[in-house]
Amino acid sequence: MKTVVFSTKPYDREFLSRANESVGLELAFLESRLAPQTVKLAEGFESVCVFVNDQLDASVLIGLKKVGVKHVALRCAGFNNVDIASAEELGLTVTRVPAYSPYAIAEHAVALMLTLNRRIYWAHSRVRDGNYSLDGLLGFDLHGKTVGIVGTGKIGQCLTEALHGFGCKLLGVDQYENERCKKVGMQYVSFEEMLAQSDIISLHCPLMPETYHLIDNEAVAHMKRGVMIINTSRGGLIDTKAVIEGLKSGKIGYMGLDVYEEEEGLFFEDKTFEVRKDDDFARLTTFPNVIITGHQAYFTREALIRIAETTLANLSAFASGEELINQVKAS
Ligand SMILES: NC(=O)c1ccc[n+]([C@@H]2O[C@H](COP(=O)([O-])OP(=O)(O)OC[C@H]3O[C@@H](n4cnc5c(N)ncnc54)[C@H](O)[C@@H]3O)[C@@H](O)[C@H]2O)c1
Repeated sequence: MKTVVFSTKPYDREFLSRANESVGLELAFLESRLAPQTVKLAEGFESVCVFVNDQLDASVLIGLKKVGVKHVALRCAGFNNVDIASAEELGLTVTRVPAYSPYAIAEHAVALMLTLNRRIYWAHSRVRDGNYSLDGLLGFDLHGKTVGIVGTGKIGQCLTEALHGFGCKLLGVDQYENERCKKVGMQYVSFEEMLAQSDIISLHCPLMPETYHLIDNEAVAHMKRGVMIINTSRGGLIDTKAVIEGLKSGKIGYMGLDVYEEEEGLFFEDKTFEVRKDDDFARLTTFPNVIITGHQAYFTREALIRIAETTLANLSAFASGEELINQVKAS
């Protein structure tokens, strides 16, 4: 079975090729992102393998179906970029990698918290410039602070356990209570209560119609003054304009982002010599208390190995008609 792999970087090709040595699938690697303009590149392939910023709306799915594609293999956990209902209507099978390393993302969330709190980015460049003053670098003890975790699934649980080690008070927001989180003292509260009590808020729920712009003007209004917001989940969870206002007013004291609602076509690319066209993103980069990483939370060796192995297992299972344990269904 032939698979075309979209949006590949050298590291994707390296890890997928290495995992494929023992599987032997026919993989064609493309650098292009899947979008209406590139859908014809899938002609002659039964499966397409895609990543977080590939576009799989109804029109692209119809195009894939027309050129003979039967299977969409996501090499990521989130599937908010795929119109699952349309895929089902068209008879296209969608699989994903539900878990590869929740530690990678949880650890990156902690890295953002510590970097922001202790202003490591400023401290590092000051020392390199020969400036050893501490003015403006004052941080706070993480120990004893209240952290609100929205979504206590696999990643939220890892973060909860890590922050328990720091001595934080943990508040959880999720319709399902996680026993492992409760075991280390997590208290489940309403979203509003979490907003009102948290010194740090970290987002770990999926992006869905119900969670789109979860952090909007109203949510910011309910937060503690000086709150730290961390988003390593999906950009659409945050209304960028609302947090810009919150940062300008001082309501939001720190913000660490690994994802951005308009990151498609921006993240994973070198845009050094391009004029920044997104004014909201440009504004975010001007705040001294905001740090942004370009969707790298998942990017550890262990995660890339697991992603490659599970993706190839999904592709093989589809090719041989075996049961698909990682299939994404509409309901
Ligand atoms: N930045 C990255 O590199 C990266 C990598 C992997 C995953 N992610 C993101 O992290 C998200 C979480 O991943 P996971 O593996 O922990 O998923 P998971 O399915 O294990 O956990 C998600 C949790 O969110 C909860 N949830 C759903 N709607 C909610 C709501 N409205 N309010 C509160 N909780 C809600 C679910 O009940 C579940 O417990 C993914 O959806 C993905 O978007 C980001």
